[in-house]
Amino acid sequence: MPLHPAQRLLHQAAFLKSAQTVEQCPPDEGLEVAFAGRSNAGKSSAINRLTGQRSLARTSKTPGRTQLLNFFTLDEQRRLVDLPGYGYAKVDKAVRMQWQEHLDDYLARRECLTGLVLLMDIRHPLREFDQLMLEWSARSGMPLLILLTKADKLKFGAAKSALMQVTKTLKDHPAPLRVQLFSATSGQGCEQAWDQMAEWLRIEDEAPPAI
Ligand SMILES: Nc1nc2c(ncn2[C@@H]2O[C@H](COP(=O)(O)OP(=O)(O)OP(=O)(O)O)[C@@H](O)[C@H]2O)c(=O)[nH]1
Ligand SMILES: [Mg+2]
Repeated sequence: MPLHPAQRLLHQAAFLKSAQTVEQCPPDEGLEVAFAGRSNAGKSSAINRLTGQRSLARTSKTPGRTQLLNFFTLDEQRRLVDLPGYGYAKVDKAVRMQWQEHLDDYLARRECLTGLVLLMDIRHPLREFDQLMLEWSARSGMPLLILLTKADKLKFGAAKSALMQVTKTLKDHPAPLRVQLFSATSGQGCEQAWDQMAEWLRIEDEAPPAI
């Protein structure tokens, strides 16, 4: 089967830099898609799966590992960003507040951000952090792709019902929004995620070869 055009681009992902503050981010140009979610939601695992690179974004069994904004280049004009996952109780409150400030700053100011992937553990969806991101998306009109991660941890019926529940709760969200099941382990939901990235990163589908 041919590679999805977004999959092909994402395969080229390479670590660019980590930034602690907006000032340290790469120039605000081109197109950027960010991955956000509570600590341990599976952001780094999703990035690794979607880019087909096992250890591009660091994954950890210890929540709170990603503490910086991590930028990955796809090509000269396109990037992915792994955002700090807050909600990690063991981190000092002052440090947590600081991350939050930097994240808020990034979200408020980043012009090249075209879409946000919000990851939630399917077993614990719509927590406080997620509500904040939803409110921000509602205010700013930022399109969202919600991935209900670790879907492999639930039986098919339970996963489906979680998907329906979240979809129903968010049916009146004022910005563009999609909700999908996702598993970094099985690859479930990758095709749909690539479809969304192709749109946000304006990846033109190549014309099929003439017969
Ligand atoms: N079964 C299963 N486990 C997963 C999946 N995605 C992530 N995990 C596990 O969940 C834990 C956290 O995953 P990460 O990808 O590091 O989560 P994160 O959101 O990047 O975490 P922080 O960087 O701490 O914010 C790791 O032990 C992963 O192996 C999945 O789809 N299925
Ligand atoms: Mg991470």
